[in-house]
Amino acid sequence: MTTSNHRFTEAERRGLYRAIHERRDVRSQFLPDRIPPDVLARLLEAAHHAPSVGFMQPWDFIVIESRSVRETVLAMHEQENQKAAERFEGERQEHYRSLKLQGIMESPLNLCITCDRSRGGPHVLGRNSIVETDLFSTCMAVQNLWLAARAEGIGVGWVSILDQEQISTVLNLPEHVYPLAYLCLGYVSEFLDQPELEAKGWRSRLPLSDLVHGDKWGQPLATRWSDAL
Ligand SMILES: Cc1cc2c(cc1C)N(C[C@H](O)[C@H](O)[C@H](O)COP(=O)(O)O)c1[nH]c(=O)[nH]c(=O)c1N2
Repeated sequence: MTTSNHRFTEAERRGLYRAIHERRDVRSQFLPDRIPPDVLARLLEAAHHAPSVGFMQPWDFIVIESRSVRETVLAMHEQENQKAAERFEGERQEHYRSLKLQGIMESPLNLCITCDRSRGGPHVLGRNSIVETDLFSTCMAVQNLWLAARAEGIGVGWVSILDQEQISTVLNLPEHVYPLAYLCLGYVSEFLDQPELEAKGWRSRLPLSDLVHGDKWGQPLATRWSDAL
């Protein structure tokens, strides 16, 4: 077989798909082991190589080890989680309350990935009407870090049951910086085979074949892909 650098080897391809399929949102399986600085640096490099609109690179990475900051964030989460539980009723609410939805203290490291909404100045290439493209770009950085972490054997849990204004206050963020993702990072005892929400019976993965359309909302049908799914 001819090799060329624009095509991954079979092993490289398998590695990439493995990271994608075996990445998990982790909150219950964290180990206390410290993440070595060079490993954290690799994760942050991976995040920093995400695509961004107009190459604006709107992210900053706030590395949080302080127990007292994490305790404050946990208390904030508990307050928000109480409100969140009340949105469900009866058995569903009980089920919700039984779920563990964060690993703020069990993980050795928390990381807030922020989005600087003014990065790149007022006119960013590609960010005209759709001003949220800076937020989308920052999400790409989160996903890059999440996948790289999986390849390193490190679990990541995204905690969004938080009030963003409270997080901004605790982290001293200026007005134009949005706390996009509050993450918990650490080595794990295991990566579950399926999403924890699926394992606990909260919600299942939808069949891909139900989600790929040519004509669901009346669009012209280009090609039928369903046989391949
Ligand atoms: C933007 C965003 C925000 C959150 C999440 C994800 C994303 C993308 N997820 C994780 C989510 O529940 C999880 O990704 C799905 O259940 C699928 O599981 P896997 O990620 O495949 O393990 C998540 N999980 C959790 O326990 N508490 C949370 O606050 C959040 N918040």
